[in-house]
Amino acid sequence: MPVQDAEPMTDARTHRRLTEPRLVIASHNRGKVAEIRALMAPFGIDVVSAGDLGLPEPEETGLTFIDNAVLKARASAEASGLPALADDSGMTVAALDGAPGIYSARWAGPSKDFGAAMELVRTRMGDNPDRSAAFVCALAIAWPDGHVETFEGVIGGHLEFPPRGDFGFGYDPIFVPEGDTRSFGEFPPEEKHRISHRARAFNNLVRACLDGDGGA
Ligand SMILES: O=P(O)(O)OP(=O)(O)OP(=O)(O)OC[C@H]1O[C@@H](n2cnc3c(O)ncnc32)[C@H](O)[C@@H]1O
Ligand SMILES: [Mg+2]
Repeated sequence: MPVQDAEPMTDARTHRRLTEPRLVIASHNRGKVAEIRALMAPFGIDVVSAGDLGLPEPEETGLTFIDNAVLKARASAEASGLPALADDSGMTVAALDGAPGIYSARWAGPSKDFGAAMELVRTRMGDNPDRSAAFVCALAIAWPDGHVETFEGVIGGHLEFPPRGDFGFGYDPIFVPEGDTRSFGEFPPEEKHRISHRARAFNNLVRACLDGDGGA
């Protein structure tokens, strides 16, 4: 048997399992909370949102999606005494060198005007022929004792204007995922849940922390 290093192993099998019956969704975005509730539904865990519990919304000072997800999950776990799942996500546009990226929510301003944010993306892209974009989702689960697990998911696609569809939220009406001709705004929720960046990140979380195969 090989001698063990002093450092703990960091492969997929070392993830902490989520065994608690109750979980806080550390988000104040109703669209996200609805999607995460639907993704969690099969696991029989009672989920409550940070908004419902009146938990504060921390300032997102991180410089990566993962940093911000960890910061939000930690804030809710500390404030509630329950494990907390945070999502930090956004849209990256190749022609804008990855913007709006971690600033996706902030481009919509304090009134959360995504019509204006999508228009800003359109004008900044101008007639650049590269229309490619991606949605990125970082998920973090933080426990009250400070332990954190993180996962990521990405879906590529391209942007089309004007915005189309009434489903989804945020930038969904301009994002056309790879392999489809509809915008995410035209995807019924259950279809978006099968392929989205959030679904992909969630599948990684499930494999590692929920359904028993240890992330293998
Ligand atoms: O931080 P919380 O409270 O979770 O809510 P938020 O809306 O501020 O969330 P983020 O800081 O993660 O910002 C992500 C923004 O990126 C956009 N976004 C993320 N996922 C999206 C999706 O699935 N469809 C459309 N837009 C999305 C959306 O506009 C979000 O407001
Ligand atoms: Mg935010």
